[in-house]
Amino acid sequence: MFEIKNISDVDLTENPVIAQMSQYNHEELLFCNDNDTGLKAIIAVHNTVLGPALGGTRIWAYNNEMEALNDVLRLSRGMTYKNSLAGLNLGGGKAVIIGDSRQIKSEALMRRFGKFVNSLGGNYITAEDVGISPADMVYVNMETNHVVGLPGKSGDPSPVTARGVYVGMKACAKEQFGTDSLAGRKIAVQGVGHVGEYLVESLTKEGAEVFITDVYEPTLKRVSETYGAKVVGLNEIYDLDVDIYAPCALGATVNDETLSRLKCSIIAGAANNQLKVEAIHGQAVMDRGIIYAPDFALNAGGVINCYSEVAGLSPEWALRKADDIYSTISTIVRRSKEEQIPTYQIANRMAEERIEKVGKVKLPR
Ligand SMILES: NC(=O)c1ccc[n+]([C@@H]2O[C@H](COP(=O)([O-])OP(=O)(O)OC[C@H]3O[C@@H](n4cnc5c(N)ncnc54)[C@H](O)[C@@H]3O)[C@@H](O)[C@H]2O)c1
Repeated sequence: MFEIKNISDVDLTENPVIAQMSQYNHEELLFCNDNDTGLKAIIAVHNTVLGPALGGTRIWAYNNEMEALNDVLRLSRGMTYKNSLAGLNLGGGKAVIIGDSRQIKSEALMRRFGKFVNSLGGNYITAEDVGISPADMVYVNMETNHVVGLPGKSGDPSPVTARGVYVGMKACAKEQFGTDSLAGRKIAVQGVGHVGEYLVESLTKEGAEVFITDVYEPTLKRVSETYGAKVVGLNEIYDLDVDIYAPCALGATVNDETLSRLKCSIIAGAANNQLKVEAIHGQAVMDRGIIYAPDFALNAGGVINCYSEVAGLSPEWALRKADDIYSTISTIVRRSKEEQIPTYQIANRMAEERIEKVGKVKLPR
């Protein structure tokens, strides 16, 4: 449904904007400029069939506007898939503010950005992303109600994200080993930050043998001592003889180099964009008999948490909803086996199927 047309067919020098929008089938783009505050931003609404487009705002020092445009188009489309697959009444959107967050951020800039968000009348709901703090969101909220992730509201999404990763991992285990018990399983967790630590807690509680690594030594030591997880080197993690590899830090760690080293039969973690090149490495993991839990299906707990704030639902509801990730992952893995198609592609199809079906029963807008 949102097939990417061949970019070589499009002359981007003559058609830099709408041609790119049609490539991904976007609904709406808002370009924002304010000379007084220095705000330069793009808000992308990809698809609103299921509900208002929700996705974070990222502040990034892009090299040029095309880079920013490309990023916001790609990320907003990703949110459509993530929100749909998570079963939420939300479409996909994203915003980027161009600049170095340490230099450009001010109350006035964030409030001006909030005014632009407000001008979309609720079609786009914003949240935190790279370069943004809850305090920045408070300024945005002074000019618009279409914002989530505010202090004192739904709070840190990490426990909900970790819950989704944990149950999704169990679903993979059921498909791969015939039981979803993780007791005695060897599991390597890369990155023990917000999500990683909660995940390690659940895994060790269930009796898994957990190996951890992190660039930040103090956290690594504390998590190891608290949960009895074994510390391994940053690079050593790819060579471990483990059942499950859980990337919870960086993207693109599933690549040619690591795949020749990984001995696991399941890859399931919280990090975004784990496959270096989806088309190549999604197929490569399947060819090796590894079950890959698509990242955007597995780490949807964060957006489920945001939705609980939008819809006025409780933190308990968010945790329960994250448990649905078990059946979503089971279905993805089974369909992938039946249809002999990589799991990430099946996940995309399932997200599209829901949008198509719901789109047919919704009243015309
Ligand atoms: N927090 C959420 O709710 C949420 C939701 C969806 C996706 N994610 C994704 O999950 C991942 C983890 O999120 P988080 O909130 O726990 O982030 P975080 O920043 O709290 O934790 C990341 C951890 O990874 C460590 N790290 C960085 N580089 C590393 C490396 N090369 N090797 C090993 N460890 C390294 C950091 O020191 C940090 O402790 C990120 O990719 C994030 O985008 C998070």
